[in-house]
Amino acid sequence: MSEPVLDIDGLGVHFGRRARRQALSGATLRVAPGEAVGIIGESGAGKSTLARAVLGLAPVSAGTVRVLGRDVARLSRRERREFGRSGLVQYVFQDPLRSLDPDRTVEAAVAEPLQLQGELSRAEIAEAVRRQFLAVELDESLLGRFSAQLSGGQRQRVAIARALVAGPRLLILDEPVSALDSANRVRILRLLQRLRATTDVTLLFISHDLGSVAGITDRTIVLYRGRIVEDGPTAQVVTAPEHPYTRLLVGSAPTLRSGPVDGTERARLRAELLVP
Ligand SMILES: Nc1ncnc2c1ncn2[C@@H]1O[C@H](COP(=O)(O)OP(=O)(O)OP(=O)(O)O)[C@@H](O)[C@H]1O
Repeated sequence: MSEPVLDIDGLGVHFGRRARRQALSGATLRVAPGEAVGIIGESGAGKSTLARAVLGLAPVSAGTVRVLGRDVARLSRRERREFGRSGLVQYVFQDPLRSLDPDRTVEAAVAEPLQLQGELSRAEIAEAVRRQFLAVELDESLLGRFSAQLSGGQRQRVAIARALVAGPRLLILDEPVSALDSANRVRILRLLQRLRATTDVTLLFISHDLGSVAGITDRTIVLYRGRIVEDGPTAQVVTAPEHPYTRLLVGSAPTLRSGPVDGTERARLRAELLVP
């Protein structure tokens, strides 16, 4: 097998005074080049902490996180800066305003990763930005706008264009459609499907909604209270979930439900999970 893009081994992350609050425990995950992995879990399960650990931004208390062969929790400042500049790992947030500077045009925002890479001329960057705009179905006439002048769906497409323009190997999408209305949600999910069909970028798609990741990912992991409780092909997780939490999730997603989870079954699963 070629070198994994992501190789997480026994990862533990703790927060708080004397590191008492355990956000992740014993997480082990290998992601091969070109794989698209969904990370599912309820609020507080540890999804964003896992993503932050991949970016080298979480207080790792146990285990290792290797991204494209680099031990990201142990990079020097210089190595971290260089890794950031390379643009090899990109992140798309739920709220695109977090990645877009309100005082710069969206053209400047999308150009920035290419400027940081420092490999292309100004004219080449302008052309690459234009092409990336079209690839995410944004009209060129929007290039000179500021993010506040765009709709939520347009802004998220700008954030995706910015994340893709420098040719990342790993793209982390953290709840990318949760804040959008259903028409824009469908549009972004289609865009991600096309991205999968036309590039070999590796995807980590974080969501609390199994339905959103089901059409995009080959594999799904389920986090529950800081632990990976399920890891398998998405089709299998959706049709034959093993962990009680995953069974509850599948049972409450009308588009995924293979068989009805009635009130009695739901109560039984909740009791198994000790959910109040
Ligand atoms: N910076 C922090 N300081 C203290 N505790 C934190 C910090 N970041 C996360 N946590 C805690 O770690 C646990 C996991 O949080 P995390 O944000 O990873 O969950 P999540 O699955 O992404 O949830 P959500 O869907 O609500 O974003 C939670 O108990 C959270 O309160």
